[in-house]
Amino acid sequence: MPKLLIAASGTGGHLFPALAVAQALPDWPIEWLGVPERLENQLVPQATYPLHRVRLSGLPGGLNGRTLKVLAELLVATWQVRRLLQSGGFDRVFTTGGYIAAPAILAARSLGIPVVLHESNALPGKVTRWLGRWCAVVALGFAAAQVHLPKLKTLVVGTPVRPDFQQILATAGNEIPHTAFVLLITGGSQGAVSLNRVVRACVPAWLERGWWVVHQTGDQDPECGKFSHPQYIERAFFPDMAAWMGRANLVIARAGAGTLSELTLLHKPAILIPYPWAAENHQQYNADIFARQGAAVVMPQADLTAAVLDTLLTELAAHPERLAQMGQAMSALAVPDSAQRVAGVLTQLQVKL
Ligand SMILES: CC(=O)N[C@H]1[C@@H](OP(=O)(O)OP(=O)(O)OC[C@H]2O[C@@H](n3ccc(=O)[nH]c3=O)[C@H](O)[C@@H]2O)O[C@H](CO)[C@@H](O)[C@@H]1O
Repeated sequence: MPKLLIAASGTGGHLFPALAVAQALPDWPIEWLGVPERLENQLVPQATYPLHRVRLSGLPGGLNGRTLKVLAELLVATWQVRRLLQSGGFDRVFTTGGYIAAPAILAARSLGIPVVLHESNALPGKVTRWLGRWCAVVALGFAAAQVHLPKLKTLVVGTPVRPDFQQILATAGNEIPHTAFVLLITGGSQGAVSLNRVVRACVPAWLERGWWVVHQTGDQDPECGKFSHPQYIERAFFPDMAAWMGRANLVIARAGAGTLSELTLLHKPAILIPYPWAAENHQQYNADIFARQGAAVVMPQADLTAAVLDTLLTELAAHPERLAQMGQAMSALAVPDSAQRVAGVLTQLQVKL
């Protein structure tokens, strides 16, 4: 079997698709490349995928002293990854983009090792735009990304999701009555404190109506744990997100590509509030696709007040047929075999570029 190095780091949106691809290649020897102190150190099962770490930070906006420091880090990291690829005898590299992709692509390129890069966002990130030309294949989550990458060899494959979203086996919220209306709020792997604040102002009214509220807050929210109610389930992070999303009637979310793909697989109607400070506002581009298909209502963070959110929710909850239509539109966007498609691309690669 070919030996694979996966370079994926930082957020659930980068790590879970990569883990899904790794799981779709059960017989391959696979090792992982990340950085110290980011989410991969908790999420990657290191007994299965040994984790190598390089020190690396994201490129700052302008040209300044920090840019030079980051470029120096990149040079060192590229040299370290090159040595790792050589000494480990790796045959392929897979990356989900972000800054860890840069040394992985540069090092692999210098050794003639083919790289598959997966870009999950509708507006491709900088590394994809700058270094995608040195990858054997740039696999895309959304066809809309192709216009931004006119000269690259691209293939639309959807975004891989964990197997538990394909077949929900775990149960969650057994205490919730079957007929109850369940609202899930998720801010992505890191949570969304500003979204949480607005949601919290609405929660008492929602509970009063008999709704159940499942709220993922992230671990940066000082208010987490201060309010309790039998119908309010609050956690910093839900490892069993598939089971909770599966139980939801409506989801309020940011517009990270990972969450969006999961919503399509579970055909859940959603209100999307794109994270306005995401790099180059890329979440807005993701969200627009879902709004155009009628799968989600998109609300800018700037317009988000408790009153506006409550009015929208009351309106949607009163029209189950509209929610059902949105759910159908969601499922029309699903690519259930995305991980298998990426695994297929990796399997069929020619080793020499
Ligand atoms: C702030 C930011 O820039 N976020 C980016 C980040 O993803 P970020 O991790 O913020 O968000 P995503 O929605 O893409 O992914 C979140 C992932 O974490 C999982 N999850 C989340 C909460 C929880 O309690 N349990 C759980 O399992 C979700 O099920 C999902 O698989 O990378 C994505 C892919 O490039 C981008 O589209 C996002 O815009």
